[in-house]
Amino acid sequence: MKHFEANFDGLVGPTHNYAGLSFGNVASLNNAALVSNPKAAAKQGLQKAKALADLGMIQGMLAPQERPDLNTLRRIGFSGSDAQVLQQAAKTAPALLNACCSASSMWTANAATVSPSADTRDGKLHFTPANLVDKLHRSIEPITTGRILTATFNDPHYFHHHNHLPEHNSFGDEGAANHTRLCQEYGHAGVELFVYGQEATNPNAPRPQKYPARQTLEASMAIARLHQLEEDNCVFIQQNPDVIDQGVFHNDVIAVGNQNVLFYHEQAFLNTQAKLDEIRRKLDTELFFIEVPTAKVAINDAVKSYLFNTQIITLPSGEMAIIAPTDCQENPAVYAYLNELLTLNTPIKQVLYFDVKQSMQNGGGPACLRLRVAMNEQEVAAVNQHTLLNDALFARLNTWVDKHYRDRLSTQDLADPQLVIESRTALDELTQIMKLGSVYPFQR
Ligand SMILES: N=C(N)NCCC[C@H](NC(=O)CCC(=O)O)C(=O)O
Repeated sequence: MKHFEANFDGLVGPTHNYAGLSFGNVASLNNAALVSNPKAAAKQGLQKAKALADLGMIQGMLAPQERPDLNTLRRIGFSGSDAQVLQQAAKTAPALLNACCSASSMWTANAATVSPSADTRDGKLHFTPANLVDKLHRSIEPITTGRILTATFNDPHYFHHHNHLPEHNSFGDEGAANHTRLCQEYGHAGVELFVYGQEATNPNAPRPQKYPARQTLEASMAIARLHQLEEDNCVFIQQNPDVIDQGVFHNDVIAVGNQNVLFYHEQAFLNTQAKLDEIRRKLDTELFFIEVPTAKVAINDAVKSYLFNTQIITLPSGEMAIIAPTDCQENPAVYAYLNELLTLNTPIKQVLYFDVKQSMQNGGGPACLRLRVAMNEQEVAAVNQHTLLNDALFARLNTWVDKHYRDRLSTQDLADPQLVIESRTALDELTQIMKLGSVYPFQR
């Protein structure tokens, strides 16, 4: 049977804005209060996704969330009509209103952790939505994320959906952004790498001093248990706390893997050599560990350019390509490194650049925008086919964006009751286009 690695990209929602909500994410803080362009953001994301589909990759789309999140605003005591709720929140608690309006579900690398059926004891594909407890604006995502994932991967014969982990810092979980899978072929059992920022229940363990470690070892281990993974198929690695303090808020800002390639920065992990040895012991195949030295790319350049927030994909030809943001071309050290990489004897043979600046300005590169799902042919056939990107869906979604999205949005606009109406009208139509059923609170 054939096996593939599909990418499911988050469709950027109509409220995409810059509110500076993510402490520890340098781009989010630096671009706070910039005026956004939701229409351009959604189209940049669609262009990247379509380019991958055109390369012969299986490419899906995941629907965005309902924002403004009026349910949460009501739950915390704002009342009256929708317009009154927004107006009161804007006046007395603008930071809470901003948190309830973020389009952050676009970064589907944080939607869930996914384990393919080749790795799991019951032979099903497992999904656990990330609880995202470290950030208020993201902690309100997992319930709807679970519904969207279930509507997308909607056959219980093949797909096993779990609840998100308990909503407590001990179980801080950011999903696939801190999870990479190495394997020989996608359909063979692989080794799942769980990268965590801190051990919540061990006060003596290393942890960052300045910025939060969003992922805990406890969460990663819980996911491995839920997903029925064997110990021999898992490696738990601690992220270097010093790089978290320099703005590396997820592992996918400092490392990325695909099949037998692990591409990472020299300073990405703690106990790097011991962990690489453990991977070698657990995965009996030729492995390419591509370590980028600080002398060639400083942490600051990696964070600014998102060199490691690239997607490494295996093209139908068997060669690998890197999908990079144009920001990597604009950074001389990083661009030089990527050109050099192509001359090294690794499976990576080309680099393709995409402009995803609307997302980058909130700290989300190409890899943040996608959730990887390794699947066999039967599993691909069992996916809700209306979520898979082809020429028709691409055209339809572009028309949909043109019809419903604004081309400028400031944080002041978030209290505009018209935005609620626009967003709900758009999402209602989208659930029909993608045949998702009633996944949104306003539809239930
Ligand atoms: N690396 C991965 N996988 N994902 C990137 C997530 C970016 C997101 N930014 C934000 O949520 C900013 C929103 C704002 O400030 O308006 C975050 O920090 O959680």
